[in-house]
Amino acid sequence: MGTLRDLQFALQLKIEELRQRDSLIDELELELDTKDDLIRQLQTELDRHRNASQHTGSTENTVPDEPQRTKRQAISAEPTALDPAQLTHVTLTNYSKSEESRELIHRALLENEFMKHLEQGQIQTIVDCMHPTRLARGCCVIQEGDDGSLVYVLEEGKVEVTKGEQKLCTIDPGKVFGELAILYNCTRTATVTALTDIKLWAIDRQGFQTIMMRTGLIKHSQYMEFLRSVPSFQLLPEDVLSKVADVLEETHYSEGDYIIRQGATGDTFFIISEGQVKVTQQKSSNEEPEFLTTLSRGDWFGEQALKG
Ligand SMILES: Nc1ncnc2c1ncn2[C@@H]1O[C@@H]2COP(=O)(O)O[C@H]2[C@H]1O
Repeated sequence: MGTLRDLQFALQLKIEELRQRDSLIDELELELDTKDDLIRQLQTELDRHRNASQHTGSTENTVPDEPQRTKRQAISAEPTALDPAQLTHVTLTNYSKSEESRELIHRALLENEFMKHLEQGQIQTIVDCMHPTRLARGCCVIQEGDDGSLVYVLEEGKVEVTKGEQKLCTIDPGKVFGELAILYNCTRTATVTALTDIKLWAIDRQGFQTIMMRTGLIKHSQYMEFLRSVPSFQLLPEDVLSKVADVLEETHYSEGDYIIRQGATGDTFFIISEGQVKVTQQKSSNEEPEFLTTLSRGDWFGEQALKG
């Protein structure tokens, strides 16, 4: 959820930037319109003088009308990407790949410090959507300071990472690079150059962010739906429910697992989504634990953790 919020924040910044650019373009459009009017007036004046001097009515030397400038199409600054309903309609393209390539990309994502915390489903979708690309030795794959648009996994060859004049490292197959600019919405932090002919897998920013947000937002609406179905939470206002949904994390336990041990410090509040939980209490160390109750879907426990 942290990632989702980061992305939402970054998106808001971009939207604000677009709005500012839009208003600058509007001002410039207005200025251009005024200049267009002036040119049209001068053109008419010129035509009038020509007609007066030639008396023949010939159009030979008539300057054709300037084509009308096409008005800029307004950029929608609506945060549509935050609407789960619309996000589900973004088409993500799958690229076929061998089992070895799938394995390599999968492992590369799991080994990457910034990507390894993604959910299993997100990682699978990224694997599906990565497309192949090849570059020759000496090519600049990424230029420091550029706006980044692709995240790569190296499958064959070797690349070198440099910052300014300084060589940072070389990267071998099975590694992710180019993730920072996309994850943190910043410019490229280093230059990456192909030391040999290379084969890469790549995913673009839009695809990557769609996968991140779609999963997060779908999860969020599923959690909201779940919370609304829990009688104890039904009276909570939407914004409070939404905050609870933000911090919910799904955890799975097998039959017989202990979730909370009596006497342990509690730091987690649980709501049962599926299955049943047995609550027992041991009155003294030489007594058997006493059965208190069985809890099921919608019941909650561990509320002491919320009180700190
Ligand atoms: N110190 C470093 N060591 C290894 N890789 C780096 C280092 N600094 C930057 N990179 C990689 O080089 C990439 C350049 O583009 P990004 O900033 O998008 O992502 C960067 C990382 O993947």
